[in-house]
Amino acid sequence: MQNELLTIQHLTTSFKIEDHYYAAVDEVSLSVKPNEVVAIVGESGSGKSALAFSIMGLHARAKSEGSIAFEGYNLNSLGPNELNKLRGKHIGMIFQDPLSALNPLMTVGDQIQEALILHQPNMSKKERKRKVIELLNSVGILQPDVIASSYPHELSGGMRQRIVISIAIANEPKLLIADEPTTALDATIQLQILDLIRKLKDDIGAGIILITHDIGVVAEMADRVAVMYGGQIVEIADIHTLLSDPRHPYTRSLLRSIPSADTPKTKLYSIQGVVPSLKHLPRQGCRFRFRIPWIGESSHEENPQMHELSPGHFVRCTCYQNFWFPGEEDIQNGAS
Ligand SMILES: Nc1ncnc2c1ncn2[C@@H]1O[C@H](COP(=O)(O)OP(=O)(O)OP(=O)(O)O)[C@@H](O)[C@H]1O
Repeated sequence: MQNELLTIQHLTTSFKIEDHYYAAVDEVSLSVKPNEVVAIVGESGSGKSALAFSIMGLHARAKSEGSIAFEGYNLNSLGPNELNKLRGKHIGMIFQDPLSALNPLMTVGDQIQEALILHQPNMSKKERKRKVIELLNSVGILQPDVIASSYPHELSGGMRQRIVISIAIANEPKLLIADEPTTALDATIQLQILDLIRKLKDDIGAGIILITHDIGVVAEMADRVAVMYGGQIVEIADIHTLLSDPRHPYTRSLLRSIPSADTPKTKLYSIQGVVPSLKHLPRQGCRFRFRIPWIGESSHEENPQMHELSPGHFVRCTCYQNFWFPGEEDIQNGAS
């Protein structure tokens, strides 16, 4: 079996609101192998970004517990200087908004060079310039010389995201964390960027954590999928299992709420209610139960655990056993 690249165990990240800490990431355990894409999905507010930022140690004012094992280090116990050395070298990041990730006052070529200087200080100036062109070529930029001397505002959103990706991979990271990397881009560019991330995975063998709320992106890209709700992973499985045999009511609801060519729009499912705010998130019992009120309380566990249904396929809470969609009572009754 291939060794894990990243092993997260019982990670809990809490933010202080007024006088109390509230966990936005709650006892999350997850691993990523080299050359594996693990997608994290869930609605807005389910804790996906908080998880990504926790791995990177970018939540300065949050309280973080649990362990994040990477390359022999526990990232959760490293100081800012040690983390800085790993970030950008062994761990690359791609965020949703490329404009805010780039410095508006520097040419993009200089920004790529900066990433190289920081982590490969012995590289000669000539070699660095050559590397910048090579990186721009590898992210599909056609006139790398011209683009290298451009400022971020002179480039389109898709081009800027390519620049961010070239910075993220400049030092050939072993782990790449991509948080909604294509959300801000139009559909054609989105596909190109996804192709690019896939190609990078193959070229440098990096493990990738891909955060998205777009199940279509997940289907295209992921090897494994973790579904998050209320700061917890509620289901995790390989992509084939998750799409063909989803079990948790939340996963099933998410999958049912996406349009597909063979589902008329009128049949689209809408999940009742919204993800509660961090302060008002129920911490006792199944966190999703308020959004499926037609499922009896007795179906839920008091303290929902992860159940392994088949190797690598875990589901939280027992409510999956009795779940049905409104309007499908007959099927449910017939099946029982
Ligand atoms: N710095 C913070 N201080 C207080 N609460 C926060 C902070 N960052 C995130 N939260 C809260 O933590 C919860 C999880 O937020 P997070 O951004 O991780 O969700 P998400 O799933 O990534 O959503 P989105 O898809 O919109 O980015 C939300 O309730 C959010 O309001």
